Amino acid sequence: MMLQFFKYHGAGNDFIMIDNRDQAFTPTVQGVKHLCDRHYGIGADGLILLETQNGMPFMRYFNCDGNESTMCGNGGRCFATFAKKIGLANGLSFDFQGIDGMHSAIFNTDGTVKLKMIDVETLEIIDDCYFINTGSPHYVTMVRDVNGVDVDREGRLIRQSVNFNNGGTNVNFIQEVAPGRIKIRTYERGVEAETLACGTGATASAIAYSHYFDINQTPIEVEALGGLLKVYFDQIEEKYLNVWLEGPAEEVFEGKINY
Ligand SMILES: N[C@@H](CCC[C@H](N)C(=O)O)C(=O)O
Repeated sequence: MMLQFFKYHGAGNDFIMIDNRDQAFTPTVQGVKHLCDRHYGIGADGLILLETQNGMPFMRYFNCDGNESTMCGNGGRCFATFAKKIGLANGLSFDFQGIDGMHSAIFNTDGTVKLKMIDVETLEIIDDCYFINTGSPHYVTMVRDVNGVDVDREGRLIRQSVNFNNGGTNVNFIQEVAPGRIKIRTYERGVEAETLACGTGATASAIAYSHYFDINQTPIEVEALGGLLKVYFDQIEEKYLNVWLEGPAEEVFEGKINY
């Protein structure tokens, strides 16, 4: 079968996007892995299907290891941009369902997209590090020199060290570079390597940073290798509500591939 696909990126975190409202595409672990392969396929950190559930647009996310996973923040912003392209969204905003619940996206005039993320009501603190669920599970650790971290090696060690509620975890290394601004590097679960950015990771890291340094003013600016993300929230006691992730979400190319 010839499969029509679109390729997007959100701050360098890249995704294959497929309109699967007709259910013509049946994802398999091997199939998704092949499409995401950077040598034999299209190449991407993950694959996103646009489907319909209870009459609403539904985002299904797969990591490049072929497995279906939890929420992807950068992917969600790209999903909204794609929905606008194919006429499902008006020019201002778009609501859709993800695996973690409803999301709203706002299209900014400069082309960036702001995505509402789930509320964060619990922070798990493990020896000065944080374990936070922002739609996907994230371990966040503060370091003195984020550029000096061997993310693939150290990220994998942390990823494999504890079972993190049976689901495993993504791992983020962050460093404050100015008040309200952090630099981040992320080891992604399901990619099993460092990616250029991770939206749910940036969100978890901004919250961990704000909790650790007792900073209540947002946005927290998050410098990822692939671009700048901004995280907004209201802190009410130990809860983080009205959480938004903002940043670039761009189409790169489209094409057809034999599947
Ligand atoms: N890149 C994503 C996170 C995607 C999911 C992650 N790999 C996982 O399995 O938890 C993002 O932008 O949030």
